[in-house]
Amino acid sequence: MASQHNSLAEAAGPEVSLPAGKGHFKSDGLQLRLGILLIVLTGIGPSLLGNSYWEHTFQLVNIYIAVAVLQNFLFVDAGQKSFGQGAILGLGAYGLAIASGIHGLPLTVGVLAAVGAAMLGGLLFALPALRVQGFHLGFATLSAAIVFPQLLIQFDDVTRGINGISLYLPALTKPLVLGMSGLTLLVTAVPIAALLLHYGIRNARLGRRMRVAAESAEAARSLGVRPGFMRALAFMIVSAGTGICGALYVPTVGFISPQGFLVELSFTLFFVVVVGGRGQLLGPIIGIWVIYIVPNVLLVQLVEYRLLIYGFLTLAVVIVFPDGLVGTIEVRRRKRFQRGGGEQGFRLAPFTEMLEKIPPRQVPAEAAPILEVRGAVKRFGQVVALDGVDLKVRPGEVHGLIGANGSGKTSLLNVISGFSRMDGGSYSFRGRDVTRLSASSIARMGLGRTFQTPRIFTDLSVWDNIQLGLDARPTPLAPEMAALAERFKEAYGEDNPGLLAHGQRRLLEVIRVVFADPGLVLFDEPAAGLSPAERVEFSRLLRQLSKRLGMAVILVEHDLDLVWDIADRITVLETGSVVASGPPQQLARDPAVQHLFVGGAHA
Ligand SMILES: Nc1ncnc2c1ncn2[C@@H]1O[C@H](COP(=O)(O)OP(=O)(O)OP(=O)(O)O)[C@@H](O)[C@H]1O
Repeated sequence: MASQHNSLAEAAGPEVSLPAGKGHFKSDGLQLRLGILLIVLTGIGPSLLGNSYWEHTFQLVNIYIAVAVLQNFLFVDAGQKSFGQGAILGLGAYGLAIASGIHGLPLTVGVLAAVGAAMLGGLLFALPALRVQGFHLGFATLSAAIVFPQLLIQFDDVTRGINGISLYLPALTKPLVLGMSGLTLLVTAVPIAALLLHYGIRNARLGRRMRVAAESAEAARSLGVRPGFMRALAFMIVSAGTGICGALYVPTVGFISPQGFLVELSFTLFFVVVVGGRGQLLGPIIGIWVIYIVPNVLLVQLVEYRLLIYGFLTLAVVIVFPDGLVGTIEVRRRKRFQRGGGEQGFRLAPFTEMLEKIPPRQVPAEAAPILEVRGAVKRFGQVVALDGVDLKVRPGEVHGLIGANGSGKTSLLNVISGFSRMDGGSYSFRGRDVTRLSASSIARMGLGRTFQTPRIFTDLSVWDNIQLGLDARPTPLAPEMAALAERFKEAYGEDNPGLLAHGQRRLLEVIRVVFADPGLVLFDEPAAGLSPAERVEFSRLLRQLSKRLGMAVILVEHDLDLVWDIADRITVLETGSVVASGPPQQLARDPAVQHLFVGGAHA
């Protein structure tokens, strides 16, 4: 076995042709370093200079930076447009102030109360986010931010209303070293931790899967991701972090009241992210400098005009720099240094060259079907898209699904992958009835699919797009595949998928689903838009998937020559019913389907 693996690892060796060289697709690492530098500057700079006025002011600024960094993550990486983060900060602050300031509980309990209260608020935001998105979610969270200070006043027996709550912690504010207090160190460490959290999640499996859920719920579900769970998780992570910021806010200001958490704060935090550059790690920090530090701190005489300044700056940035300040620089940088596409674009050859050397995985001739569809019915109003369809697919079989436009092919793929529910009938996958299972659960059982329009994520590198498949795998890669994956990472880790031609995008999506190691793959018109050379490579891959990797494939394709060449069996649909099913040679003699092949080489 070991020697087989060695020879296979060599298969991914020098003769496999991959583009060389590094591009500069991502600048997260640089932005992270610059961000930390700026946070340290505002965090400990004033203490080192011994200026207590600046010290106090910038401590607050750093707390806002941490909240804005978390909001940026929520906004872009998780796709949740919350306008109510000021209220979550307030819940954290009040959690600590009520627990420790009013009831005299130990600080650890106070911090736990802060995090708990903020997470409770986050949960309330996540609930509408499970049902609504975009404008509606923004409206729900904005309403919460408007109502929050009113509630604080209303429940004054708990919150002390407009009288506010005081909590001074002298042990935290007394200088420890070089004029820096424990609070100074905390307000420096917390935004750095928030930034590292953003960077860490973004570059991990969780972040990639959140990003996909944010950009395409369908693609996410096809990779086994539950978009609702991802949204709720993002809200919980961000709320917990914002709760810690709220706890830190209390000793920083020493006194809190509803006045500190007006809707204006939530707006400012939102503006900060937009002006700095949505999704850029450094964005919220630059945003705070432009929107908050300059008008509020450095030009104090402008304070009474601050809402006007926020509004004006946001408008100006949205018009002149729609990607925000850091975002605009990033877009230019990317354009200048980007690579990929064209001749260097994504090709299947390295993959097929490697698979060629893998000994075929034997599938017993009598293996039970991996998929069995029984009497599938699907209606759209008066239209019957599927009218009692039966289908059996065995492991290692390429099953062609053909039929005229509107005959029900895509509808069948959609019900099999759990994207739409059958109105009648049932089906089992890997021997289990999955008729009522969600798309993401079915995907996790090993069913993969591609889409008519490839779902490629242009904010992720070409390699990261492939890695989404690896992220979805239940088992580790075989050594030879791992060796190839490493080479792909080297070759495409910094390539811009936005430069890929349509056919290359399609192939990229195909390789992504193959790396997820499904037992059954549904390909929806995979050859559309491929060049003749790409088509040849693709047919070779299809053969290898079934004969070498033992995957079952359902191939919906208008290119009948391709289906004829590759398929072990073909099912023909006509207005939602199966009119013929069998090996291609048998079908070509079937009078019911001969008209499909008329004029072709197979008649
Ligand atoms: N979401 C929908 N709402 C209403 N009708 C639909 C919907 N999806 C499909 N249909 C109808 O169901 C029938 C089958 O469509 P389907 O897309 O499954 O066919 P197809 O064989 O995949 O066609 P094509 O080759 O054009 O992709 C068609 O009459 C179509 O108009």
